[in-house]
Amino acid sequence: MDAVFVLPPAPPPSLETLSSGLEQYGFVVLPDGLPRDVTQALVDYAARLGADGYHAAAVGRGPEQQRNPFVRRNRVHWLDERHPALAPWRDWSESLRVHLNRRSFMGLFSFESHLAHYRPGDFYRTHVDAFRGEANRMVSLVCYLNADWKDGDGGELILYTDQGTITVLPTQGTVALFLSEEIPHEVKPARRDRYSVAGWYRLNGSSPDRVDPPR
Ligand SMILES: O=C(O)CCC(=O)C(=O)O
Ligand SMILES: [Fe+2]
Repeated sequence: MDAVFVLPPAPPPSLETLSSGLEQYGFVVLPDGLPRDVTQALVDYAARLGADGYHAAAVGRGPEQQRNPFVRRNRVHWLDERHPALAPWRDWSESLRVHLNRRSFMGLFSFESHLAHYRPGDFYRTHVDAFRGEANRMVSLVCYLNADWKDGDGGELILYTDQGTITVLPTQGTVALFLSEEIPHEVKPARRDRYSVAGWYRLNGSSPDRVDPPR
């Protein structure tokens, strides 16, 4: 019998757009980038969680981690990907990880994410998500859950890129993907409740005497 070569199924176009944008520019913003069922699963999860399910977000990592209300005033809820209601989010973020590794040889190893709630007045000043040389967070992924976000509602994500300043409205279904070490960004003060999910793909930083924790 002749050999049969089976091509893998074509990836969804949105994953292709995300990986090629990231590779070309170091960032990409895609309205309706998040599949509907994934958005719905996250919206439902956030609705069940309620306002008390969040805690004040910290700035930095490890021992120097601190709360600084002048830098950041949002509240977060870390997502446990084993939660059955989060299966669509886990599967989609995993398919993006696999796709980025396949297309761009990024060697992304793990993923961590949190739901964030910005109340009216909350913001996050300009920062980068990772520091060069620490080889931890490589790629940042932010997805938005807010129906009918209007121009005057504030809460824009601003990306400071080589291509210029990019303003992103936190509209339901929009996805922003960018290199964690390269792209400074900020969240302008929100004027209404604003919900997002932020996640980070990481390299494996484990060594024989230190197992890299997932967070
Ligand atoms: O919610 C956003 O638009 C971005 C949040 C962010 O920059 C972060 O959590 O590091
Ligand atoms: Fe950030």
